[in-house]
Amino acid sequence: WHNSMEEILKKTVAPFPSYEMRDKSPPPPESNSLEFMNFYKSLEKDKKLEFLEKLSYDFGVDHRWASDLAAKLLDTQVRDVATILQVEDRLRYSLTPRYRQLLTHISRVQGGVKFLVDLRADLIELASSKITDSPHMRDLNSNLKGLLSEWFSVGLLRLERITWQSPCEILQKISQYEAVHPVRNWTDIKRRVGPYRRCYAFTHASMPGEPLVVLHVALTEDIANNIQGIVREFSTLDTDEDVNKINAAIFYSISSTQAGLQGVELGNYLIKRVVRELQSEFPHIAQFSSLSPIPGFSLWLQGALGQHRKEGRAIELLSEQEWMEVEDVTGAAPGAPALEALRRLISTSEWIHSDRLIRALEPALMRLCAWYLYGEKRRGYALNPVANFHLQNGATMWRLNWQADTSQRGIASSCGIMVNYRYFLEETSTNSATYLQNKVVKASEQVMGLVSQFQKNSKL
Ligand SMILES: CC(C)(COP(=O)(O)OP(=O)(O)O)[C@@H](O)C(=O)NCCC(N)=O
Repeated sequence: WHNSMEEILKKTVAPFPSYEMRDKSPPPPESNSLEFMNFYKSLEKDKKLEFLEKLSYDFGVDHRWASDLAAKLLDTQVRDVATILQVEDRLRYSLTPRYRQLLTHISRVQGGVKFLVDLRADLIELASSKITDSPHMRDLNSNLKGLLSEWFSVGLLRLERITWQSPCEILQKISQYEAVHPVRNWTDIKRRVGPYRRCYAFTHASMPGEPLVVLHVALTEDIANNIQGIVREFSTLDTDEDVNKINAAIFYSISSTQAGLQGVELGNYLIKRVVRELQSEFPHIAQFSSLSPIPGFSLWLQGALGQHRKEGRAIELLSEQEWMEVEDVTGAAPGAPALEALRRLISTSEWIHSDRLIRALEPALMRLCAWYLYGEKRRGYALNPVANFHLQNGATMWRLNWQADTSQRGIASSCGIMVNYRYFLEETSTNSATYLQNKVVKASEQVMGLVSQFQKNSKL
């Protein structure tokens, strides 16, 4: 088995042409690429790991060759510029991993690009499950990501609007891929593409019929503060759109469908492309915003409460007054820690059945959520992945909305709170650069107000 891997690799990974022959050697027969693809597809997961490690290690850069040329380049520092450029070009060529030629050959056969997207998905999965951390595998991944980023650049993508007239197989895929607000039945999907709604996807010629990333938009009078009004409302499906009732475009769900295209930023490009599309259809639309979930807030809150468990209550998180309300409503005896009672209420979502608790907890949960989104970081960037995504795109953390998602899932995952990331079109590129370079989060006065209330209480 071992040697059959070696054989396949030796046979299908074309030898690296010499520098002089680099543009003169014909590509290997397509059958080589097809044989490589079929062999790889036949492997089990653990064999794929072994195979990819071999490919990345034995068919990467010829380090000896590269270092000889690097030394030579140092010698030429005193030579004329033409010689220096010549040696630099040789060095550059020697730093191309041998398998890179294989990847470009595979991309040219039928189904080759899709094969490479799926192969990168395997690489990402292997890396994230810490099964391997070899530098050669990381090199293979970044080389492949580089190629995919070129092949899937915006100019080569096609924007498709999905409507009720789209082919069933596309509507079926859109429903299946919807990762944010699951589509339950035909009525759901019909509403998603009906009046006051738009659904767009990017497709690529190399993967026909495959939506790569899907964006769902609601056209509303003003910026939405509740998701049920968008995904559950029984808006009569056969009304025509009244343009005068459309002043805002709300992105309420976005999902990428190809794990192997992670890091290629398709979602960001799709949002920007759809904004342009909507501006040409509705020139007067001036408000573009997401209505986003806050996955992870409830868990984070449980952790924060847990840290103060021993004190029985945490006045950094809730004020005296708020704790007393909790004690009052839960009947927690003054001695017994109201904190435990609150933790249980949050983890069972019980609190949502008491209007008094909803009113009593709103200020506290809103300022805790503002801090979770704005203050909690991972390597300097927003801890919450959805916040990080929109902030990378240059959006502004614009408004927290209480009782925005009253579904079971919404209450359980983020205490029912949702957030609008607002796209101020003339600011997105500056905001994106400031966020990515200086890790500065652009937030509105409402959000900053809630954050400073939190900081006053907790002196964080
Ligand atoms: C939010 C999404 C679409 C961003 O994708 P994309 O713009 O391609 O970012 P990246 O994967 O290139 O970093 C993607 O991360 C996704 O599908 N997330 C799960 C569903 C969601 N919206 O959180």
